[in-house]
Amino acid sequence: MELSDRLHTIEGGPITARLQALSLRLSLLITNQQTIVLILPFLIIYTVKWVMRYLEVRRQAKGLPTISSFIEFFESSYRQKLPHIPFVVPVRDYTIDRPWQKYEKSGYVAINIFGLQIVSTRNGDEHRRHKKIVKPCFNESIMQSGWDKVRDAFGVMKLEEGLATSGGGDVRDLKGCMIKLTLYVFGRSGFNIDIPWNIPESQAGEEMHFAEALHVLENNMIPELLIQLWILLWFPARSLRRLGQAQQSFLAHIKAMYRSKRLELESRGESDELASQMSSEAEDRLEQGEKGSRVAGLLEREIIGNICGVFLAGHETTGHTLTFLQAFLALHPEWQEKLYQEIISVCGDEPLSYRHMNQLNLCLAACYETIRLREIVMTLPKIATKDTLLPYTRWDDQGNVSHHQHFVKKGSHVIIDSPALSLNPFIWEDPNTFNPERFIDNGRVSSAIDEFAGFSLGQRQCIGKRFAEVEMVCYVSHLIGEFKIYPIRERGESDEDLRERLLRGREELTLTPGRIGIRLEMR
Ligand code: HEM
Repeated sequence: MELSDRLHTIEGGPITARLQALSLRLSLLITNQQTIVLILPFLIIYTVKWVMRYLEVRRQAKGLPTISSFIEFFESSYRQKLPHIPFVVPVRDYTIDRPWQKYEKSGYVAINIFGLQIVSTRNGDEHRRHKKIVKPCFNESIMQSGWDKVRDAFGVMKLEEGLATSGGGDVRDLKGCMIKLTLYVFGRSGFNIDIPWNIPESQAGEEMHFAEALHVLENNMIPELLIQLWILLWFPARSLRRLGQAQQSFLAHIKAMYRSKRLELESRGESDELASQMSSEAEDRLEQGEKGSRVAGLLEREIIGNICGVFLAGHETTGHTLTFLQAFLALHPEWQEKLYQEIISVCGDEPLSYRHMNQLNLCLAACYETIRLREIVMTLPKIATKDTLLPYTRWDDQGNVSHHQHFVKKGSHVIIDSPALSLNPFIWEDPNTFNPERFIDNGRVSSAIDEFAGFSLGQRQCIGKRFAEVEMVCYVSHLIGEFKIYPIRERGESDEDLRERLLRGREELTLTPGRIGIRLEMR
């Protein structure tokens, strides 16, 4: 199975991505005029369909203030690379720094020309079938193991980054360090594999180490999704051949992990645990078109797909959030102090452990607040599975609020713009200020605020949310319990420039921090 089959949010049809794919393949084909004559009709049909779709969506959005564009520039990895062309590619209206700006300009209505809003799923039954298998993997024992592995990883980090003996030190590449940490944790708590802190680089033709393969894939998602594996492997450019090699190695590792887990369970006689593997009778029924949760279990390739999916969805998101969290804390020593007071009041002289997790409210609130201000998953693309009335709210300059509904036609592309939701000044008081306490109510932390979509909401909410929370709280409580964090300032840098640099995010598969450093000083 190819990566593009598994990444529903990307594969779901951004026009830009499809066009790129098309043009790439075309550029290989256009060798003579005959080929051009052959492909021209398809190109014309495609263009006409594209224009018709645009007009249809404009018709649907009639009456609503919108920012319109011929391409789906919400697709995050593209919009930063495009030039600003008014009406065609209004990139500047979609800045990550002021995501709310586009709604201000368009009259405070959250509607995108190529996606009217609805939270739903394309394949309800299919999704339920997968969720039934994947969800139980996130049980209490995995949470406990996640906590212990983060604590171990923190110990390794202190050794490897030279923080253990000299009363602290500089972490020059914080993002890289957090990616190593989350990979270490993921490998050990989920799959019993050792991912070394420093990953050795493989030679051409050699099988890549798991972590190296994952790293290459994540940094090259766009060509990865667009170009077939066999083309990658034969491509003259070394970087693309390496990408093909990474894809092969990654899948080989995942398959090996899966099979060794199967053998382990079988040898322990825990064949019930393998109920997730679909029976051959159920497999036949599925192949014959029986849909949905009535067919139990997953095909082997689906299980492997899920493992890949969880890996890709889980470690970078958490790693980047932790990087931004430390940047916020470095800029806000007063919050470090508040977190420290919470940590010592919760654990006293005891070492921190998983049983403290549910008392570390402010630590968890700081993670939510980081995600609110730096939404790691920037867009939540969906497709409306039925005709729906979408409720929306309109505000005017006098602060009057009125509620309306808009008809969303079945099949519409629907994109939730989570950064704009999180910074909506009509919902969040002082939205750009780092204030974890906004998530605390009666002394308890809660992310159950409708407007907080950092982990998405409803049926498709992040399945790894609790695991991510455990990882982040464990890390930050150990870090703040031992160290004070300071930003590393560049020569002559003003406070404002420092803040801007530390919190800057690049829109890639997820919102990616830059290469920033921090200084840790032992308490
Ligand atoms: C701070 C860390 C994380 C953030 C901010 C985050 C955010 C999200 C968001 C917003 C979605 C919904 C995407 C959509 O609807 O298009 C999602 C889905 C998902 N996440 Fe996470 N995530 C995080 C950590 C994790 C971890 C640690 C795992 C796994 C161990 C994970 C696994 C998944 C999976 C499998 C889905 C798809 C769920 C489904 O479609 O039912 N995530 N995540």
